[in-house]
Amino acid sequence: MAGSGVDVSPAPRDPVLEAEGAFLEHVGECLAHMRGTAEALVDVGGDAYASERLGALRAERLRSLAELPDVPAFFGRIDQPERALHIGRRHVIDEAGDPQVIDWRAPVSRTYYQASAQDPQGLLLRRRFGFSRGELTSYEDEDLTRTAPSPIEQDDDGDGTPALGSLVVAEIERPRSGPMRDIVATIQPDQDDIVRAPLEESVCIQGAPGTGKTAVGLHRAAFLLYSHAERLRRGGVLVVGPNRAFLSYIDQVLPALGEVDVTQCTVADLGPDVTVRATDTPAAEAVKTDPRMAEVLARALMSGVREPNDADDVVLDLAGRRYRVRAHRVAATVRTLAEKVVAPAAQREIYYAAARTRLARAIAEDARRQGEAAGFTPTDGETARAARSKDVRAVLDVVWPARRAVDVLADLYSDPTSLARAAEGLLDTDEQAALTWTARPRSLARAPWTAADVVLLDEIEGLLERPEAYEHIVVDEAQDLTAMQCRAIGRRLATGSLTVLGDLAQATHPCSLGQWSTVMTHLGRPEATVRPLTMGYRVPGEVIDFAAQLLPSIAPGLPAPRAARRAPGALRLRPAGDLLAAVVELADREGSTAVICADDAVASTTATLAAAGVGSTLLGSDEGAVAKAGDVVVVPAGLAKGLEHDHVVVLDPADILAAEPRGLQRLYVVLTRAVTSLTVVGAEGLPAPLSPGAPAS
Ligand SMILES: Nc1ncnc2c1ncn2[C@@H]1O[C@H](COP(=O)(O)OP(=O)(O)OP(=O)(O)O)[C@@H](O)[C@H]1O
Repeated sequence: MAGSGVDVSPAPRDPVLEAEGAFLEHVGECLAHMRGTAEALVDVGGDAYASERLGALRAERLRSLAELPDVPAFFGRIDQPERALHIGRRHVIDEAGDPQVIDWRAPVSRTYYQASAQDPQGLLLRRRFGFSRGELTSYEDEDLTRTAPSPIEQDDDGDGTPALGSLVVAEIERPRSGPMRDIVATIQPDQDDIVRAPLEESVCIQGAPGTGKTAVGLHRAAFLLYSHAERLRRGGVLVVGPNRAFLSYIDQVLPALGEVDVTQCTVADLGPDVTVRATDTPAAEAVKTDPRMAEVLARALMSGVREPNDADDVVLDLAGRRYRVRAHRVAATVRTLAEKVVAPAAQREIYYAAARTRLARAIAEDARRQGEAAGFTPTDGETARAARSKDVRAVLDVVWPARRAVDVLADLYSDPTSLARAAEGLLDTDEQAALTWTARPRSLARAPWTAADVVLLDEIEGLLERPEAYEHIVVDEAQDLTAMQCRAIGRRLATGSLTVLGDLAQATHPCSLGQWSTVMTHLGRPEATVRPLTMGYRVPGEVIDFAAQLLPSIAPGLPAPRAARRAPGALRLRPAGDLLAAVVELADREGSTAVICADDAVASTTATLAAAGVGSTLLGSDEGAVAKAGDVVVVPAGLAKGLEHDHVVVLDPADILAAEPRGLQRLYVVLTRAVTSLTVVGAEGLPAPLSPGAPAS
């Protein structure tokens, strides 16, 4: 397209392609050399630990690149007046140490993502490369010297959406198979702003479905790990997702970006390892997820602490002599320590378990001072032994007993008097009744713990001992977090920062908080700015416009999402019973197909497909989202969040709607999973905002 500013040139003999292909080969050789150097570095071994570790890290990264043969060494190029730079997933240098490919996260790479004809940022040209199975097959140039917007930047249909380059669209529409992939070659300017926000800034992203929140969160983690390598590798980065299926869907993205040192887990994984054997009633869940529980639990834990009576002096042996530590002095120490243990998390200097040890030391030190006043000199070792003596332990068991989280919570649930004391002024009698167990189980290993209990146990453990902390935490699908889950994440943050991603319109948890300011407050970062992402990349305009008719009912304040592309015919509505016809229609279309149905319709749906000879893979909560090639994936509506498929069949929306209190939100989630086409089977069961005037199949 010479003269228009855009060149899409798949021709095999194109001189530009040939030159770039030769450069790609050269870069491959440089990489091989770098790999050899990194290996040699490890082998030499005589270096300081730091350089050995560096070599090991580098080798690890190169290995991960080598294991991904379809990942090209660069994906773009920027031409400045005096030089051209290729941009890739990581730096590549030649034998002389000169840069050949610049890491996408380096400051100089930023213009690749941000420059436009209106604001070229010193660039003459941006080139994007197209690859097929690792082979360089095309390129697309944007001439940034022209003052008029290039076709790539023009709003070609006048609906406010800038047209994307054809390579960007091709990347977005590339059929999905297997896990989520990175978007490093095509990050858009609004996404890039968030990816590169300073480490110190905790950000909260409110984004419509498919705006790239998950992608942005993961790329931000990779960016921060690059920009603050030492600090973040020491402090750690954690990614929290809603469930295992989601984690397995995203778990290839960071390794593909060369980052293998990131912990990924669900909120449930943060808590202690107890078996969930029961489900809460809605009333119990409402209380257990409420932030007032934090105070109730702190009181429950501290109810075991008591100051000794005046008559209860402590008598102990130290270095062969007997000493008496006055009860009122022990009481004063108990009081001081108790105040410190229940201080707000950010100011907490000491935890319950360590405070018990500190109290023992204080008692022994008191005896030591008495000894010194009398002319004796007990050693440190003798004093420490006295602190661990039977006499002191016996006192501690009365005034500061050792406790386990499970005991504290089980005591609370099975003793209405203790519960009433801990909940006084916080929970009313109905709320207390909702928490109560009818009997204390003989073994706590078999206690009827619920998912909400695990978060409460974690809250207690957070008082008992300092939890492992991270320097940065990325929280995805955060709209569903309860207050107590937010606290569980927040206390693992220490001085670090957060990237919080979500969409209030997709909040399906009945106890979710409904407002980002509340979420951020319970996460411990109330000052975080909320940034919107509104350009939807996943879902075609026809489908997102259809689903967005639900927004006034489910999230009235939110703006309607905009679609980056339209696809006529992407939406089809079919009557009930048309599942097989819908699936057969999609059989020869490229890409993945999913049937999303109500959770309790999974078995019947799988059976219907099997009876018709259609192979299917069931997406379970503990499995990956990867289907066998050619299989239809059957997805319970409850697990659909965050995932996507090329073709989606939503089966019997009325059942999905009726299955839970926030059925409308769930419906919005399932209707926004499609990249290429959405078919609704049982469309007559769609709720009012969606049925009238909806296009029929
Ligand atoms: N800049 C981009 N270039 C190419 N693909 C993109 C871009 N941004 C997003 N995508 C693609 O769009 C899809 C949606 O992205 P992602 O899952 O991150 O969105 P989300 O906002 O988290 O969606 P949801 O709200 O449904 O969880 C993904 O396949 C992602 O790779």
